[in-house]
Amino acid sequence: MAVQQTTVNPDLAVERQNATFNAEELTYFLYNGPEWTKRKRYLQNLAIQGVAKLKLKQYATLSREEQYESGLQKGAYAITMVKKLGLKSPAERMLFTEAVNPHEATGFNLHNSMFTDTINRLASDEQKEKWLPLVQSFRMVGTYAQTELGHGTFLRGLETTATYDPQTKEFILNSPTISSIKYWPGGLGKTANCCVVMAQLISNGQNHGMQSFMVQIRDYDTHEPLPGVTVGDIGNKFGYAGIDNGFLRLNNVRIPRENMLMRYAKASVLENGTFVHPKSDRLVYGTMTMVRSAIVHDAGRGLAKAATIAVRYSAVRKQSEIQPGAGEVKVLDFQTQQQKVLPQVAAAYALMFTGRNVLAFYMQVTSQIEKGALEELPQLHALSAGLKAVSSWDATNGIEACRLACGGHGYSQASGIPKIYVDVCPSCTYEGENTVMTLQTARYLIKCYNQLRQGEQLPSLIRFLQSPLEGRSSLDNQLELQELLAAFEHRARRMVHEVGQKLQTAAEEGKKSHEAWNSNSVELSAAAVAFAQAYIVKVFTDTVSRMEGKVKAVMTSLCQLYALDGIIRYLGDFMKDGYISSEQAVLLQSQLLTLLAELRPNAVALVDAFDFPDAVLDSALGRWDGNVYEALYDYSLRSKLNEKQVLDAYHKYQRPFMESQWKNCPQAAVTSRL
Ligand SMILES: CCCCCCCCCCCCCCCCCCCCCC(=O)SCCNC(=O)CCNC(=O)[C@H](O)C(C)(C)COP(=O)(O)OP(=O)(O)OC[C@H]1O[C@@H](n2cnc3c(N)ncnc32)[C@H](O)[C@@H]1OP(=O)(O)O
Ligand SMILES: Cc1cc2nc3c(=O)[nH]c(=O)nc-3n(C[C@H](O)[C@H](O)[C@H](O)COP(=O)(O)OP(=O)(O)OC[C@H]3O[C@@H](n4cnc5c(N)ncnc54)[C@H](O)[C@@H]3O)c2cc1C
Repeated sequence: MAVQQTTVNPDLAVERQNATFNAEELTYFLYNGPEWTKRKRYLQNLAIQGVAKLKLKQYATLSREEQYESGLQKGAYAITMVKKLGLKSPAERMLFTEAVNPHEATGFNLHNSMFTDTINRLASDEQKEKWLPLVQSFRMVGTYAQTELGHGTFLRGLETTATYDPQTKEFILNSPTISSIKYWPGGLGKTANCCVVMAQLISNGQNHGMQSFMVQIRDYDTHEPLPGVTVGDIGNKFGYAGIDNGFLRLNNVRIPRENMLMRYAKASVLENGTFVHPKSDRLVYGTMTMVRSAIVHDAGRGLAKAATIAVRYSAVRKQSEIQPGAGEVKVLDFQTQQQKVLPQVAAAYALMFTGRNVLAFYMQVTSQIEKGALEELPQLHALSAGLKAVSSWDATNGIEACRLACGGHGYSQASGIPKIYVDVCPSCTYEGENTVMTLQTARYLIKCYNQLRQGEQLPSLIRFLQSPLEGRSSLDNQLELQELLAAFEHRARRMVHEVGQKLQTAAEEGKKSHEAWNSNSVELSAAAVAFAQAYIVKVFTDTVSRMEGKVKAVMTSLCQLYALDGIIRYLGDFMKDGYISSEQAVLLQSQLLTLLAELRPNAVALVDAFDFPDAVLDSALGRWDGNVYEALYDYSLRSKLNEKQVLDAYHKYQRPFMESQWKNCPQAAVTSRL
């Protein structure tokens, strides 16, 4: 951990002394070695010092408008500095931006992510030449406008139209119904002056499906909406106060033909209106695949922050006795508390490792696509969709578990956890609603199952489906990582085969395939979750195999905990066909408790290794120095309600109300002191 200059709470200091491994070595592993870790710390410190100079007010005390302003201020600062420092790698940019603005999306988020990515991916070279300098210099500020009031999931149901007019060589964009109004895009309400609009392409009277169009919505100088454009903020949400998710209604807005994104040149509309199909209709979905891949790591990092807060707090919070009369203990000493927080630490590592793995796979497949090879696209789609769902669900539930583990103080904004929660939980919905995403993964798994029945070889990602279904687990108290992985793969294999067989039987009985699909969709979704979980266990075990020494020893235990926690949570799945016996189940349950006790002394070091600066955690409970009560009290003193002793509300509402109640009470004629 980077040295931080404060007097450390002795209860936390002793935890660090008692760890069996050096947290710094694990940090090096996480951040690609000592040099890169040094760079990470340099960048994050620079960002934190820079933000301190902006002298921003406490976020929770701001009005919605002020929160939006604060987001823009921080967003602009981060972008300026990223440019000034010449930060090119996504990891450097992410780390710098995280330290400027840890938990609040800003009006610029979609510009930097989906808007720019879509241009890079779908625009032709000429279009890039024209737009990218404007995008990079922020003359154009954009967003990704796809979802409508009526449809987010079912993209084929989008109603916005882009009708080609061969006379003027223009597209005419329209929102023909109330349900076709674009709704939700980040930064659309107030920040963006243009956007990529996904619309049904209509040419020569024919609908050619969803395509992307560059549409200017506000004047570049006055920032007023252009004629035919009705645009605004959608209003307050569960969180995300700093970002202006917006609505957009288009009424006969004309754009030049060259504003359809034409990278895959054959997808372009010829001047006479003829449409030539691209190599795959799904290339237009590419940006979503990119963000789904990125969400896995992001979810893991969110969970890592919450776990850091919960573990550190559990190591300084003392409450109740274990041995009667022996004094109060740290709540982390309770087995039940360990069971709440340690699996979250394990899951955070698992998701971060998997996030990197899937991002690397995404890069690999993208570079193949650039060369025209699309063979691996279905695998990437199935994997990124399934992992996006499982990671965002697990992180969301895990963050809430961490909040509950902090007792009452977890409910205060001062804990830092509510902000993390509202930042991470929408990823269960955005970029493809999770259940829908698992069903996309299931669609691929069932395709593979059918190929297997035809005797075909499966792609490497899914080859474990080919192994025999028979057999029993050899798991014993050694908890060999390969045996744990085998259990997850077996469970996924059985679930895919079982539901595949049900669909097959339904087909043989003459049932319609879409009906059979819907009536088996709970099982299909569960099979996809099992597949994604097996993949995460595989990545975790592979990653641990590359570690060394004491770090490897403790991370092996953590990986075992991750896997065992999953087996126990879904025990029925593993026992259904007798793969895990009742005796083994009893053994595994007791092994889980043994692991909790074994990992307990390393809990604080394991979260220290994430290396989050205090400013990123922004938590009174998760502070590196453990001085939580001072920080909580200080936070309360700074509450806006404490700026005056007697508030106007007392005179306006409370006092008149009290007087109305006591006017008939004879005893009320008391003196001003009791
Ligand atoms: C330490 C360093 C670490 C370094 C790390 C550094 C990292 C940097 C960190 C950065 C942090 C980033 C954080 C992000 C924050 C951004 C904020 C985002 C805000 C949110 C933005 C949004 O929220 S934006 C809107 C998203 N809105 C959807 O997400 C719609 C879902 N809805 C659909 O996506 C379709 O509607 C749905 C259902 C598929 C059906 O689509 P459909 O009807 O066309 O398809 P069908 O089901 O009929 O399927 C037909 C065939 O298409 C195939 N297929 C379908 N999709 C495919 C695809 N993507 N790719 C390939 N193939 C695909 C399928 O597999 C079938 O294949 P086949 O026929 O062969 O079986
Ligand atoms: C914070 C936030 C930011 C966003 N940012 C953007 C943005 O920048 N740009 C943009 O274009 N959009 C954005 N969105 C919209 C987002 O992408 C959609 O909300 C998301 O894709 C889900 O679609 P939906 O809202 O239509 O959900 P619905 O599909 O209406 O889901 C409702 C329920 O129906 C179920 N369901 C729907 N279809 C099926 C099916 N086929 N099978 C089984 N169950 C089904 C779902 O599982 C869910 O339980 C954002 C959303 C949020 C919350």
